[in-house]
Amino acid sequence: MADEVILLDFWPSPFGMRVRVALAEKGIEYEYKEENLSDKSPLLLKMNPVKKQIPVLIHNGKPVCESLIIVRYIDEVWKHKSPLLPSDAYQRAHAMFWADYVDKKIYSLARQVWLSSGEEHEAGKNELMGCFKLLEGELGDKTYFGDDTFGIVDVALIPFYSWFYMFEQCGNMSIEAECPKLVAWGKRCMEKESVSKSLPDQHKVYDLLMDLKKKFLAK
Ligand SMILES: N[C@@H](CCC(=O)N[C@@H](CSO)C(=O)NCC(=O)O)C(=O)O
Repeated sequence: MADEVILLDFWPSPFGMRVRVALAEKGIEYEYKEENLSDKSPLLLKMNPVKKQIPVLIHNGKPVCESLIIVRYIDEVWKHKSPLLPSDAYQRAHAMFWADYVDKKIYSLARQVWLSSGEEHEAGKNELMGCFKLLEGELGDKTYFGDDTFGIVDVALIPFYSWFYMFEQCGNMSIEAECPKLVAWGKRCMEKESVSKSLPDQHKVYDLLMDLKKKFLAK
């Protein structure tokens, strides 16, 4: 029986994008179900009762939650192509360190740049740029964070490339001026079909995030 794969997602979510990229890297066909996070579907509430968040991958009726856990699950189940984690234990640990760093730092700072103002905004913007500079140092002159292989660190971070225009507009900053190698990496990743078909246009993301900001601040 062919695998039934369903992805519960929300198009501007960097976490959902991670899973879209991983599924595309592996060439896995799946059913995409867009969630309205203001009116979550019974399926989402049933499949992720603890966090009630997207993304959720439903594989033959069984839910997998948390984007990086889903990416690792995809890599372990569909081993036939495009490994996302190194086979060497130490290299795998190194990759997971940086994927975890991205996971713990970037989104919370992204929200700070996106939604806050004044000193909190300035602090978020400066700390975010500091993280990008640290990541640029880790990348160095490699093609990808996984060296010649597009791997889990690349998958973890590339979704935020679609938020770069928002960062630059809200933060009044140039990521390219401060982190040219990171921006070049983003452009390189966007040349991969698995990435370009999974990430929305930066301006579309910006327009939606500005819309949502008005709603958040109006509450
Ligand atoms: N650690 C998780 C974060 C998912 C998440 O924040 N999902 C958001 C949408 S994207 O910002 C979400 O589902 N929010 C709805 C809610 O929190 O109620 C992961 O990596 O999958």
